[in-house]
Amino acid sequence: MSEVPHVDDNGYHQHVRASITVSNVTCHYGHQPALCDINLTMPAGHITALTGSNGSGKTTVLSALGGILEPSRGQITGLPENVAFVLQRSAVSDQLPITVKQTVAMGRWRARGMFGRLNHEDSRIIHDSLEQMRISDLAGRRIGTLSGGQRQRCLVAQGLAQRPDLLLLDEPLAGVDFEAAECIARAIEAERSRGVTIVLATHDVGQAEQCDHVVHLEQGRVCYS
Ligand SMILES: Nc1ncnc2c1ncn2[C@@H]1O[C@H](COP(=O)(O)OP(=O)(O)OP(=O)(O)O)[C@@H](O)[C@H]1O
Repeated sequence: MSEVPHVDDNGYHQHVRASITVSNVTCHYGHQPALCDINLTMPAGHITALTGSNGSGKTTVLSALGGILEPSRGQITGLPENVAFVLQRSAVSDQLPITVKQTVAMGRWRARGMFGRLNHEDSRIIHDSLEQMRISDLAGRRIGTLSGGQRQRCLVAQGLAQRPDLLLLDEPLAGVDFEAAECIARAIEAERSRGVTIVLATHDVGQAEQCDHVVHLEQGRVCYS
């Protein structure tokens, strides 16, 4: 499928229509295999849920899609350039000396560079992302002082601020309260309606049922998709 990138007034790339294909991918941590010869297709503009028990390989698939982990075999095609990876909140250290607003502003680094000056559009996108996750009142708080659910919303806001073409989320609803879950689920749905391709890892059956496509992993292999 062809890609015709065009950035609209809200910073979103429009008409990006490449399905992502994972072909015969194997990934290792050291000598230990975590994914064994997996094949997957993630349709463009849809939500794919990765399910499976602890240690089945969901985060590893996201890491490979996000370019954090290089497959030891196989290939991944159709990846867009602008990929946002929303980590599990437990991946963020309590000691991080940055505020919520600074964390969300990091979502603009791809567009402006780490030391680039944020322009008016960046400020608006950061403001909108904070509002969308209903954490504007926490903007000045250090991220390490937030509750788990507040921290999760902050990380999702960072992903939204990146205005990605592919949004990867690692267990975005884990341990969040009903209001935060609603807020995050609405944001994911809004991204999909803008044509963003979404891949999320989840243990939440309700969330998986809402997705367009479910891939179930066990012991580093695809059981069904
Ligand atoms: N950094 C690492 N170093 C070594 N082994 C790892 C590392 N990260 C994950 N693994 C191993 O790789 C396998 C897949 O782990 P992964 O984190 O992808 O599973 P998961 O499905 O996301 O699990 P969970 O539901 O617990 O988040 C597991 O056997 C895990 O122990």
